[in-house]
Amino acid sequence: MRDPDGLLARAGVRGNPDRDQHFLIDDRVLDRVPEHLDADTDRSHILEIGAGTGALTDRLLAVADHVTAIEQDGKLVSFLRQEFADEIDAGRLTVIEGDALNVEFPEYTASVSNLPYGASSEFAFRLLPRAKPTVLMFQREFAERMAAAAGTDEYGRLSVSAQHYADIEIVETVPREAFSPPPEVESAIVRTIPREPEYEVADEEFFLGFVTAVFTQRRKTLRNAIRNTVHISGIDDAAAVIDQLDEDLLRRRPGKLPPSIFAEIATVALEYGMDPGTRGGT
Ligand SMILES: C[S@@+](CC[C@H](N)C(=O)[O-])C[C@H]1O[C@@H](n2cnc3c(N)ncnc32)[C@H](O)[C@@H]1O
Repeated sequence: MRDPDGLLARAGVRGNPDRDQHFLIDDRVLDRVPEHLDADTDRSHILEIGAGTGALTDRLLAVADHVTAIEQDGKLVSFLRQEFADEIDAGRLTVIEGDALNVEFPEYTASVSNLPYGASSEFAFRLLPRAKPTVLMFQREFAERMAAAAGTDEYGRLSVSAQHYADIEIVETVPREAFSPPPEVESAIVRTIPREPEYEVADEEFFLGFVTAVFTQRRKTLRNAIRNTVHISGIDDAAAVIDQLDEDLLRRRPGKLPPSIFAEIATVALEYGMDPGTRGGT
């Protein structure tokens, strides 16, 4: 495997935190990242977002048939194309220069990435709806919110929306010193395994918008959270929705409710809370 310090030296770069550049330099962490993929994962085409100097790309090439690496920084892209010329010539690596929030993704089978933390949420929600397994590095606090269970302090909109698409598990926490330059906070590696949620929603966009709305009032009762957030949820008649719900449920706080309950309430809200003209959409 390529030595991460050697890659940094050959690339002649120093990570720029303003561009989300924190390069992984701990060999043991780098070697473990691909191993966090679930055993059943199809490794025929791995997508890497933010390839940097290619330390992780190198480990991915060892386990995948093909890797597509997207990198925004032109200098790093030139370096990757030179450093990995043999793998590119052999048709095993494609390097794409561009903003991974906008470039079209290839038909990949799994994504393994040490993501640019500045756009963690945008990247998570570009990847999760595609229903492919992922192993992704985030800031630890963000990872904990993604994986949190109902009733914990970390549980919120991010937990419900992410767990709508996949089982989410923190598989490793990573200290600041594993990176150059070290980020300000600890990191964590998250594994996501796509699956259908255990509940049904009639309108996914409305469900996710409803969850966003009520979690702006996570410490209020559900009754007040529904009432106070109609400008976000798009519910036309909050009173009609509240009328349909159990008194016990209305007294609970959003932070204590599992995703399946939000799905049930969103279904009630669509049926009873929308003017006929807007019913079925937000
Ligand atoms: C945290 S570093 C990880 C680098 C490398 N994968 C590693 O583990 O050492 C994130 C990388 O993403 C790149 N990057 C930042 N924003 C990006 C974007 N919007 N699209 C693609 N790459 C981006 C940065 O230039 C940087 O190389």
